[in-house]
Amino acid sequence: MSEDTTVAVADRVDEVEAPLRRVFREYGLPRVHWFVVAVAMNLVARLSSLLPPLVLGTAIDAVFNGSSDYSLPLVPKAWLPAEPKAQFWFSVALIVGAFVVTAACTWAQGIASDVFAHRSLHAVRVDTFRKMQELDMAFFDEQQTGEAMSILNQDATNLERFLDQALKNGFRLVIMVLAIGALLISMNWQLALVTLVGVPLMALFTIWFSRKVAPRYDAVRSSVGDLNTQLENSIGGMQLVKTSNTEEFETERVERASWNFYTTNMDVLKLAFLYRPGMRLLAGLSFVATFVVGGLWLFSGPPLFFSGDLTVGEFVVFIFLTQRFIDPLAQISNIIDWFENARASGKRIFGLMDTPVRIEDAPDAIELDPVDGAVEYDDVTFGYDEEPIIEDVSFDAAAGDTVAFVGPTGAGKSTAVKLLMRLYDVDEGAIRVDGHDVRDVTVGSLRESIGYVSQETYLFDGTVAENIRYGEFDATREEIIEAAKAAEAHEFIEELADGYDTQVGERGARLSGGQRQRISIARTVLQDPDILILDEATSAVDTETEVLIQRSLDRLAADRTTFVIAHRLSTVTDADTILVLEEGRVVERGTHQELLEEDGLYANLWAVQAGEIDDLPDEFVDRARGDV
Ligand SMILES: Nc1ncnc2c1ncn2[C@@H]1O[C@H](COP(=O)(O)OP(=O)(O)OP(=O)(O)O)[C@@H](O)[C@H]1O
Repeated sequence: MSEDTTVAVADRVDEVEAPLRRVFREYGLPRVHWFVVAVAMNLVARLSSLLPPLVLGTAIDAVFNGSSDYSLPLVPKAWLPAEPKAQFWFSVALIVGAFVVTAACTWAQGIASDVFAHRSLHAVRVDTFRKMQELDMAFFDEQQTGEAMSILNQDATNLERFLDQALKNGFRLVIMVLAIGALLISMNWQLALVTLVGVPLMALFTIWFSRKVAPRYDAVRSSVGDLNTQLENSIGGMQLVKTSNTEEFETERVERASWNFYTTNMDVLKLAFLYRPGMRLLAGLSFVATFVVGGLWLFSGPPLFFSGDLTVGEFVVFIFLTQRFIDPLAQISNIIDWFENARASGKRIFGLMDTPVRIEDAPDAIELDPVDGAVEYDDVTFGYDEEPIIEDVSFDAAAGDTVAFVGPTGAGKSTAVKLLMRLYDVDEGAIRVDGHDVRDVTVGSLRESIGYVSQETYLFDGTVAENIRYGEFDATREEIIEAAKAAEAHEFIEELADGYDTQVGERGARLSGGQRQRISIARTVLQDPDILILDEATSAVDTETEVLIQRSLDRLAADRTTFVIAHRLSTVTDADTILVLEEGRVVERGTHQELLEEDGLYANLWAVQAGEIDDLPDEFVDRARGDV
């Protein structure tokens, strides 16, 4: 494979810059109206929540103590009542009104910020999945399924929580700190300084914490991926686990991954345990300092270097507002927590999104339609990594021909046909269909013209009919039945409990290997491809089923270019050309008869299958040992 091989997400993560800004820019901006509503509602809710203590302070001084005028900031005096009793009721009305406005706006901002966060993340999740599907097979060879799932699940959820909570609490924090700070300063700037002295300390403490915690969050995210991978592996291989009696071994492996998750988490929590109470302590100290200085001021005039007056009402407002001020400040710790966690998750999501797609349509790619099915391999060389797996393979298959690949295990037979489908791109040489290099046609039209029946049949959880129709979603029930008949599958399907509507279970677990195989052949019949690839399609079935499958495959292959990969040579004796591969090279080619006459590797393989083991040359037996 060429130099820019796809790398796992983990390797890309460190190259992602400012992931949260990117989430906002790419996914938040299109729904920014919800964001604006949320911020505006938050602003009104928070400001109106400041009104009750302010009114209370004014009422204490003006209505009860009579020590000052009844006045409120920003409200013209002429609008306020002059008589104490009216002032009292006016205060009550203002306080009730403020509570109602706060409640209504908090409700509205909650909805707006939830919609903003969840819609943005819905788009992130779908885009991540779409991108994941565009990535070439090399990505999935390297990536663990559990890791990919954890990106789509947990990492997206982390971002969601951050967008939602940060919006609700972050803005609340900013608004409260700015508004209360301004109010306190306007009431008594000297006492306000006492209250605010903790703020720079808290800011420094927060900077220290976020620098320390960021790498630890990266470790947590990656350990979540490892844990998921382990779980996916252990649960996916449940049958092997049970038959190998390795439940304890698997539990220990999960335990190790879970313990690693625990320890990385604890590394974060150890810091958080220090940081959160530390912030509360600093906030508490601000409160105590305000209370002590304000209290002394009321008892015996301005203490130390302070000067001027402080009324009881002002003192009450200070105490109330300081309390309000401190709470959101102490909340910074949570926001930082969400922020760091979301940043680590954002890096993983964009790490995946930034993975280059190497197998995609060329800018001037053409549609391959209609297809005759002439296929040409022209000096093809390919390797999954540095080492070539296919070397200088050349052959021509005329439209309608059947070409068989045979050879020892690991010779590169499956790899050769995967290149035709462009699951990987050749490193050197070219593969042409009807004279077009497969890299010059759209991937969609290429794959649409090729039907692939592989040795590993995969069925989706759903009904038999849904599985046959997969990829040809417009097919009618009649067409599905016709396809099943051609695949020799109709009779056993009819005998299933619900016929074509029988649920096959996850990966088709409720069906036998031969039944799964025939359903996947029916799927290919329905697809009606111009080129057919049968990759050991009759493996893992009994002889009787093999005959059925072989009959259906022969019918399917009759009038289209077909590539057959087979270990059982009896299935390819009629092929127009048999290519014998060994270590990635074509070592022999010809018809069955020609190859037997050549008396080389093919003839020896044939002899093995015919049971003539004693007549084999020693050289062949030695080579077979090497392969095994
Ligand atoms: N995705 C992959 N990544 C890296 N190496 C791979 C990958 N798939 C196959 N290989 C390697 O490429 C070589 C050829 O594999 P391939 O599956 O093409 O052989 P094959 O001839 O079809 O074998 P078999 O008959 O056993 O199915 C093997 O050595 C295998 O280990």
